[in-house]
Amino acid sequence: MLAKTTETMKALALKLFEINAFKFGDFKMKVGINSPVYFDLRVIVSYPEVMQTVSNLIQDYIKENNLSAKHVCGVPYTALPLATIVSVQQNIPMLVRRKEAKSYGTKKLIEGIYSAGDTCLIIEDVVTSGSSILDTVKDLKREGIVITDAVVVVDREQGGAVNVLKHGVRMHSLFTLSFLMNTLLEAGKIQRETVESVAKYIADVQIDSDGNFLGNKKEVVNDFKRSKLSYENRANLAKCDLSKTLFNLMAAKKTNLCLAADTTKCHEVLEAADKCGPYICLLKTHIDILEDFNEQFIQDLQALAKRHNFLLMEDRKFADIGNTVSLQYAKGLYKISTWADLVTAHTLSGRSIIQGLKAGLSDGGASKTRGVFLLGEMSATGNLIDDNYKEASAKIATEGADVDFVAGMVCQTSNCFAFPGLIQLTPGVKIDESTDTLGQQYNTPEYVVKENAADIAVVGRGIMQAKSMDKAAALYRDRLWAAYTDRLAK
Ligand SMILES: O=c1ccn([C@@H]2O[C@H](COP(=O)(O)O)[C@@H](O)[C@H]2O)c(=O)[nH]1
Repeated sequence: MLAKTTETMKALALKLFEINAFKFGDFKMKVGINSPVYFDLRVIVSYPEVMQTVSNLIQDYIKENNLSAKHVCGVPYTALPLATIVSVQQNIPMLVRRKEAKSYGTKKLIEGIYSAGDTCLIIEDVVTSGSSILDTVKDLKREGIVITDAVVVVDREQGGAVNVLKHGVRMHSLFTLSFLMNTLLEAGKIQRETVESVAKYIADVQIDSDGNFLGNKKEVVNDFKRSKLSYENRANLAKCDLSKTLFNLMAAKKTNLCLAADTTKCHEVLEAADKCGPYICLLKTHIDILEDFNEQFIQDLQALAKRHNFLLMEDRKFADIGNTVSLQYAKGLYKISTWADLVTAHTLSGRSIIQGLKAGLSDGGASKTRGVFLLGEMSATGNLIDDNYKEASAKIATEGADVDFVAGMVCQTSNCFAFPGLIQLTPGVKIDESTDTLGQQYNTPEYVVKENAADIAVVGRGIMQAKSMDKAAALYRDRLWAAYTDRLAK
């Protein structure tokens, strides 16, 4: 590879990571197995400069390796726009393979003008087993078209190249998964632990073109589940600066306890913050329940946060249209955006909730000192959140341009989201499993951390109503932290 090309490839690898075309977590693949890494190159259509770079690299590769054929054909759907650019810029006629034959007219599976015996070069985005390339090859071959080569953007190195070669097709890749991992490591975006964990997965999970494991393997153990990664490691994967800060604070201070300081007098909140401060990573307020709110209170609370090294979260649960949210966040009596490091928001009104919050910041969110936790689930019995809502909320938290503002999700279970760079904040925690009289359901510290993958547990009345708040906070901190270290060791 030429030095200039290597630089371009590295820059592109970092860009793919930045735009979430390349992510870490616990993902179910098309072939039915789980994976710690996932490529979603569908997003690149939203980044014309990335499309241009990727298609330039494909064209250079075709020219340098004399791969030109009479036609090009992209594997549907993600590679179609890439194949179109290559076709237009290289003046190579394109063929389009339909996934299903039309039910009317010609009923053709292959669109375009061709003759039996014509050659065709396949273009594909990501290859795991190679089965998608082979589906396209099969349909083209049925028309008498000759295929000898395929150019792919990413080879996940799980057996795809060998599988397609068995059908007479040489696979050429711009990127291998190993190259991408090493580039992220070199750039300080991920840790060596992550690279080694993915390398182990790739070595273990080699598959045939039907997605069956090669060798004796029966199931995939994904060490890369977010609950198996340390907070330090996850800080490196975070897209939001506030989650990095919070993960690092938790690791340094050895606490995953958030205090819900739900009381109605300012001096009571300040007393709780001072007593519990040494044991918490986060203090959560409901600022609108304070009967004697004043600006001095905010200054005093901020001073305590600084002294004891914890962050402040206003649990406002914003839920309105963007414009109203921006005003509720920045204006009124509480001017939340001026002091709360973090806030919570429902996803009821869609992505605009994040844009509304960003608009409430004087710099539009540029300085990255603020973030939001989106609600994916609630602890209240009979709440109306269903699986579709939960899934859609996780998408808002993990996809799109505003993910840099999302620090995590407020949720109860491990399946709410997979991305390890987000923090799971779980309320409804008490030493004794119980309920209150108004629908709150409690689980124990051990249960929420070990079984339900909570990263931070929110404790309110369990501490606020204890005889000694500091002793209670120390006890919750110890039990929650022990549960986290057990979870890592398990
Ligand atoms: O689903 C949710 C979301 C937020 N909360 C908040 O957490 C605390 C819990 O207080 P406890 O006294 O420990 O019950 C409270 O501020 C809620 O508003 C939640 O409980 N459930």
